[in-house]
Amino acid sequence: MVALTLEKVGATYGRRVVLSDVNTGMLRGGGLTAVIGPNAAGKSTLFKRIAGLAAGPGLVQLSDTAKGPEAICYMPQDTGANAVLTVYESVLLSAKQGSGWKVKDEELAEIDRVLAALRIDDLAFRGLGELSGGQRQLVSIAQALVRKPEVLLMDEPTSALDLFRQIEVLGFMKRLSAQSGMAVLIALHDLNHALRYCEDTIVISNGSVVASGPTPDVITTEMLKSVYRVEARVEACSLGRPVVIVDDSIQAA
Ligand SMILES: Nc1ncnc2c1ncn2[C@@H]1O[C@H](COP(=O)(O)OP(=O)(O)OP(=O)(O)O)[C@@H](O)[C@H]1O
Repeated sequence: MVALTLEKVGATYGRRVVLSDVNTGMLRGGGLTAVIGPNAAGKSTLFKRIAGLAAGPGLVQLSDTAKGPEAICYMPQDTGANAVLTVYESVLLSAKQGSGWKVKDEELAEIDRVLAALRIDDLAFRGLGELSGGQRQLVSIAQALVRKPEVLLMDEPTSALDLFRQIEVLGFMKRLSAQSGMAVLIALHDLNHALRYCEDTIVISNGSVVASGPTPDVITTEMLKSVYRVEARVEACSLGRPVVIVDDSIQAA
């Protein structure tokens, strides 16, 4: 099973340092890891740095991979729609990225499977430009999955989805990572999604990792106060699951 380790990883845009000294233990495939933190903390930048799309110091180490650097797939937060392509064409194009143009039957079957699993098979022959924001987000997930990554970096993949779709997609990703051994890192703003679906959580604040480990150990009242500047409680709901209840924001003195 693939494993990802970050050693003293930083990222810069020109001369501006936006991420520094990120170290992780070995992030093993087979589960979901949440990457959380306030706006502009550096979550997307961390993903871009891991995917080789941002410059910076440190080591991004992949082990036990069958594909090498090709194993990593970054699903960006904003996905511009190319109005010329249909959903099916855009997913096919993504599947063929980096390989030849000959299309095998099993590749088409895989596209059908992924579209059906995400319940967007009915959109297959619609133009990307005529989709809603949520539909476009589901297509982006399909484009990432057909590439069969070993490490998938999903940047706020449920931000445009309705409640049903959010839990459906996150539940699907959890099952898929367990079955396939894929390592999935997900940038999330909904901390209850992190608590419910992600075994581990990494907290980024001001370009540094300020906490990491098993999600219930990381998402605490103290962390919510120091990182998010909110008064909040983490309590068991009637089903026994931990949930974040936010009471108020903490105003700067
Ligand atoms: N291309 C860029 N050039 C210069 N600065 C950038 C660039 N992209 C991002 N930044 C800056 O880097 C910092 C981190 O941004 P990043 O997008 O990684 O944050 P984030 O944690 O993903 O935020 P959000 O939750 O708002 O999506 C911010 O201060 C942002 O303004």
